Amino acid sequence: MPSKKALVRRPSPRLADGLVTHVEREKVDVGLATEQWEAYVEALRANGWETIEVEPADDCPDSVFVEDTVVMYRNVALITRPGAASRRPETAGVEEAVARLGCSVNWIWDPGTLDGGDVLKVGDTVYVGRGGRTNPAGVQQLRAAFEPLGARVVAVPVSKVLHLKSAVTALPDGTVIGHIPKVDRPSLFPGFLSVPEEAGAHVVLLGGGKLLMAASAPRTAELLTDLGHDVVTVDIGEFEKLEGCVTCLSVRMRELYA
Ligand SMILES: NC(=O)NCCC[C@H](N)C(=O)O
Repeated sequence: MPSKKALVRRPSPRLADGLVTHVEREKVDVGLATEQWEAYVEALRANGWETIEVEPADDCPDSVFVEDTVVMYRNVALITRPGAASRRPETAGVEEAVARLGCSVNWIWDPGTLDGGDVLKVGDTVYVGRGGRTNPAGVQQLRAAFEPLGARVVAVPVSKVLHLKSAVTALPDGTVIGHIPKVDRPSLFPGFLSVPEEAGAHVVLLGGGKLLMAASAPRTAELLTDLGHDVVTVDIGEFEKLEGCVTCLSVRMRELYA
């Protein structure tokens, strides 16, 4: 049976200083954010995930967005080199955590930059967003790391949002979902379903057909429920103020040998 382990990282006391790029800065309540994070972690646990806390990085405001620091393909953990220099110190603790879990570790190197939020896996296809955080060298290095393992790496442009997965994610059947005004080229995806809200584009596959979504996308939750999906919602409003979404608060690991 495949393992269901998820890396998570407790919010930094400096969370409110996190980066904002495509949205206006709003005041973040760190206490409320921590409560929302705890409820998010609990939702993973309640759905069969063993959560593993990466050592907190209190000096790194954006460290809670752990997904950006590592990309998993099979049991290989590709440690990223985040596009924002302020986020690069986040990777050391993540590298230690994945090594402890028995992953093979690989790295994105200078001059490459890549954020995990730019990588969407749909079966063996790995879409990578070339945008504000991931550069062409990062795309090439991702290809070199994963194609020998059987991945088909497809690069797609991202210009309207922070990351590829701010624009699109995928349903359990492989259909890619996105809010059209935020997607550069919907036609690049073989099966595409348009959703009515920007936050509705973000789903975490919990397994057993369940989807984790933000409470801020009720019309999309209704649409997906109507299509027979089992939707679980969490309020992540404080993280949304920093351009975070449900996907970026964890790294789901399904194919570990340990
Ligand atoms: N994968 C993600 O969606 N990450 C969100 C990162 C938000 C953070 N404030 C950043 O700008 O890097």
